Amino acid sequence: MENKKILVFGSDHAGINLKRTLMDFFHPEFEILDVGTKETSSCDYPVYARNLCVKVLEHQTLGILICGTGIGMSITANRFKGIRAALCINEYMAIKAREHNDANVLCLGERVVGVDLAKHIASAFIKTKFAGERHLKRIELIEKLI
Ligand SMILES: O=C(CO)[C@H](O)[C@H](O)[C@H](O)COP(=O)(O)O
Repeated sequence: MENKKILVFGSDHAGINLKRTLMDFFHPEFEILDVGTKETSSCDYPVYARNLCVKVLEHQTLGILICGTGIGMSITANRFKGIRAALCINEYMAIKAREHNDANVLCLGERVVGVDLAKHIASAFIKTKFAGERHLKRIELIEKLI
């Protein structure tokens, strides 16, 4: 039997509804790993950004982080060596985040994008491959900074 690709999801309270919708959308095509939060009560996004980054690095896979704007999640996730988190508000950004930046974490804002748009952004992010070539050297330069 073919192993399914793991997709890691994390959110705070402000992103939990969109996270649940996207997890349902991508299941059962992918194996879904939810690092929390699992409750709608107010919580702190850095905790879940950290949990997700650990899992993305461990499984060498892609992750999706959702908070109200996606900003707090992206600021936090980009503190982790090996994580390239991209806050995207349209499909074009998601495609370029993968092709040019080899982003491994997509950040979304539940209070910013609607459900249909979020599905399109996440799908584009997941299916697009890193283009390599001239972009590889630029990724290596980023990695030397931290
Ligand atoms: O970090 C953020 C803002 O850039 C996230 O959107 C958080 O989800 C947001 O700050 C949470 O706000 P709340 O008023 O505590 O619900």
